[in-house]
Amino acid sequence: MSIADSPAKRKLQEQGLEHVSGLAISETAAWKQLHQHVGEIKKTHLRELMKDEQRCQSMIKEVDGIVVDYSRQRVTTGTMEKLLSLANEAKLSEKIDAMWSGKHINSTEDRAVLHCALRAPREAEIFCDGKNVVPEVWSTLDKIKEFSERVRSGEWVGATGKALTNVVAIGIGGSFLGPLFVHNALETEPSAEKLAEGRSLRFFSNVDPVDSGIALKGLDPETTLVVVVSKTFTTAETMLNARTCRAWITSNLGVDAVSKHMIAVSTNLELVKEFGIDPENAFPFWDWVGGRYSVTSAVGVLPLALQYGFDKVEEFLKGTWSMDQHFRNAPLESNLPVLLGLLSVWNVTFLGYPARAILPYSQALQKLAPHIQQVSMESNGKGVAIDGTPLPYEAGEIEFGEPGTNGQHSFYQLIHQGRVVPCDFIGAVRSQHSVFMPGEKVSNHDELMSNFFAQADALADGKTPEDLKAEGVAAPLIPHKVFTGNRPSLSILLPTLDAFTIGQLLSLYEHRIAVQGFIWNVNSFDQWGVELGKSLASRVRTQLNASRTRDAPLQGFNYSTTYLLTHYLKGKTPVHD
Ligand SMILES: O=P(O)(O)OC[C@H]1O[C@H](O)[C@H](O)[C@@H](O)[C@@H]1O
Repeated sequence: MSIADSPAKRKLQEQGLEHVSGLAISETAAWKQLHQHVGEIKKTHLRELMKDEQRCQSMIKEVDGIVVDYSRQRVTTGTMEKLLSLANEAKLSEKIDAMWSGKHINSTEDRAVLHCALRAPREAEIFCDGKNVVPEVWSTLDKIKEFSERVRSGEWVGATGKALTNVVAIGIGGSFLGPLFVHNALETEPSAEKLAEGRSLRFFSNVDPVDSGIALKGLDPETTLVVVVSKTFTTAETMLNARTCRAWITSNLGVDAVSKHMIAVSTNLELVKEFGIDPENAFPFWDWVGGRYSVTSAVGVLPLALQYGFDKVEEFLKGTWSMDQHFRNAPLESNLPVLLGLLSVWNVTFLGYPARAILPYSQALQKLAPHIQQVSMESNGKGVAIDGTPLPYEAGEIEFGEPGTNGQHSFYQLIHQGRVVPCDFIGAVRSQHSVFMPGEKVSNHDELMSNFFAQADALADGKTPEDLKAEGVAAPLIPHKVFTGNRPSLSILLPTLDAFTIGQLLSLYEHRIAVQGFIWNVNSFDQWGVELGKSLASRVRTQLNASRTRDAPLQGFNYSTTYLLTHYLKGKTPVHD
């Protein structure tokens, strides 16, 4: 079949979205100019670029209290102009409009991409297939508010009449990482901490039996509410974990206890019912919400509202919406997600830096990197354009990270003297917890932030052999102590870390990643790459069952897998192990 006839392309044409398919972005003048421009940039050093104060001033933006400084990127004002021309050639504004207007831009799944509607105020109107979806969003939010208040007040009790103070949220991937990130970030925020007093929220994601041990350790089923979170309600790991928890509840409290102790979040309410969860206690979301973009749906809102109360979670939603509005309305040249997305494309595709380190100088943001890792790598880790043609350039970014200062004592060596890894430094002006001890030079937060400021300059400026010589460093050691510098980074400074700013930060990253995908011309909203492993695991599962129960010989595997499976099967006693 020719590309022109492909079903994905036809879907795009039906939607009036021809411009997102088949656009040979790498053939455009803007793309070629950027390639040529790489040579000019290679002649510059950040040490010099940072001396140009006008340049730096033009690269520091403040939006709604958040300061973003991209002056330490390997760009000139000319580079930024060229990147904005690329955005125009890629029809970025039209693609953003298409997303907001509910067009089925996820063409391979024939779905709209409307996670922004999840945080829209009640009176907003956002349409999908001719219907305003905001009322149904709010009907679920109202249901969550009412339910979470009943649980938190002790009006809703478990099967033995005890209040449910512990919540275990079962889910994996998008049904886990976002809620975990937000929970971690709120856990130490003083007002949220107070609201969560006497309550606990745990996550149970991995199908590893060790994780069930950790998730349920020390919990009393009489006071525990289990939330099964799964968009599809078919994910093998989640469903086995849900059955494990159901068995834990029924063996302790009887079969009837399930309706009091298990609730669900899903787009598949039929399967929720089949599982035995009362449909009254199921909280819907919709196929226009991608899993990794679902933290602002019931996926995140329900467990977080149980822990912190709905009003606190609403502040988080308002934060996301405020950045959504900026993304929707600000001109491209001052639009933070757009600028950051373009800079990532510049780093990955033009400068050839495939990775990005996410380095929050905030322990509360310890799960930001794992969450963004999924949002980014599942969204943009693609090998073909949206119309199915192979990409003639590298797309997608390898994301990793740890909170500073811990990362400094771990992998920063490579970042300073080994490979070039563009870094996102994230810090807050005010800490969630201030500690200042008399006699110390600075507060503990100032100590932390001294590193936030210093690291960016160390990467940009480096240290020359001349500097070292002047310091009297012995000649043989000089090459080992040189820092080449010229390593790009980005500084994001939040006013503080609370529910609202956590929302802003999340939305900033979500849209930045979408912008990257729009420029690279990939479908950032499907994830076919996770399917093959799943189906092969299912073959292995069938084989393991047959071998253990009927001693069936291994069949249909290559030499290596047969060897490994034989070794595995020999190593333990049948079935129950
Ligand atoms: O929410 P679920 O349907 O259980 O899906 C959980 C996860 O599974 C898949 O493997 C996808 O790659 C993820 O995007 C998704 O979030």
